[in-house]
Amino acid sequence: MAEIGIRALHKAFDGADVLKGVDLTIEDGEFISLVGPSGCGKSTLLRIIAGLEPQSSGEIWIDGANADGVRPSARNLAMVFQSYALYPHLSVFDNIAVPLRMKRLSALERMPLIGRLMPSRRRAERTIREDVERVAGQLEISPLLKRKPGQLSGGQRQRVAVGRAIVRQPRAFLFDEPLSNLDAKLRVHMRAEIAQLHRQLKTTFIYVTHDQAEAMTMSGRIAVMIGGELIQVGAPAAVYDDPQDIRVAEFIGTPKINAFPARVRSDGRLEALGHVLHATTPSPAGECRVCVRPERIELGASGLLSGTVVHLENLGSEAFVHIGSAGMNAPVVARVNDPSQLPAIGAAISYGFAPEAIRAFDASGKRIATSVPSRIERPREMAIV
Ligand SMILES: Nc1ncnc2c1ncn2[C@@H]1O[C@H](COP(=O)(O)OP(=O)(O)OP(=O)(O)O)[C@@H](O)[C@H]1O
Repeated sequence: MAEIGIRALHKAFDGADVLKGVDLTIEDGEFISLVGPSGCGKSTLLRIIAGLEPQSSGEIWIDGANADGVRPSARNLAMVFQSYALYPHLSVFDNIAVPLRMKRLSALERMPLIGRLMPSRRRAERTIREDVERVAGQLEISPLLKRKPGQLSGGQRQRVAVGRAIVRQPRAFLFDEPLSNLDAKLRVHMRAEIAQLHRQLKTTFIYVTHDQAEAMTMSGRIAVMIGGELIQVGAPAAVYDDPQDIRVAEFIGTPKINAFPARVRSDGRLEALGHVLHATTPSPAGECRVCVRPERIELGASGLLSGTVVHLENLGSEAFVHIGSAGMNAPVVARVNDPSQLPAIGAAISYGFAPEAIRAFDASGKRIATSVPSRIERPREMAIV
């Protein structure tokens, strides 16, 4: 078990800043995901925690001790990679046993011929066998122990890689995009397995992914990284519902949040696409963005905004209607819970949204407060009616 502290961490490669002052405390036993677009510095941060990469400045603390100068093996953190990093010539059993043999056998005991004759090696091998079999049972890969990695499916290989990490009983697990080589269905299955594993082990999990759905569904907290900075850290639902930066609002959630070009009027009212909204802000007058999640867009005759249906995505249990609207760079996306009620492509359509659904951001992308003036009577709960 480990609490991990990241303090004012900077990293530059060849003069290019990749991490620009990251501060984060990862609680003992928590499951946190570092999520962000490709190239934002997530893997670099994980490698620095593991001790595989030196930082340019700043500190890593593991269980209250500064990790500076502590070798990766002495940090006792287990890393699980996207590539699995299994030894192809070794059986599943031997792959899982590798870290235990490195730890429990002396160099002499590890020698193929002499080692085999040593009673101490035979004793150590017995405990190694017990540990490997226990972990294999836990991960339901016991029938695969004699196979080579080349004879396994992607999901099975991933489980072996996880097994090799678990067997060492590390203080924390560092996962670097471990599911990206798997097909979509298996990825969803493995998400549930990894979350279940965390509940079982109760060890600190740090999980790097560019897949926001993966981060949202598995972890207790997500840390959104963009351009080498931690932009927002919090429970998945809080980050989704209460994004503090438009980059977070746009990165988290599929389909993407709708962003309407808007402005704050001098009387504090918000205006989007030329329509005055039933929402006010204390922010100064000027350009802004009004964002609304697809599930909060309401289709219907009472909506004042209008457009044309340009695309439909029917997923069976729900559907998304894409609406081309004047003044918008991208179609507005609305979620429809009953796909039997879909409009036709090409149909003219009206839409709106409740003022409570608005998340507004100033010109620099920072969230601005909004409220719904009580004196305004709204016939329906729509911001635009
Ligand atoms: N050893 C290196 N030398 C030079 N530049 C590097 C090195 N490692 C990473 N970078 C650069 O640092 C930046 C961040 O890389 P990093 O792998 O941490 O990103 P990431 O967020 O994990 O991306 P991805 O999801 O694509 O893996 C990238 O621009 C990358 O090209």
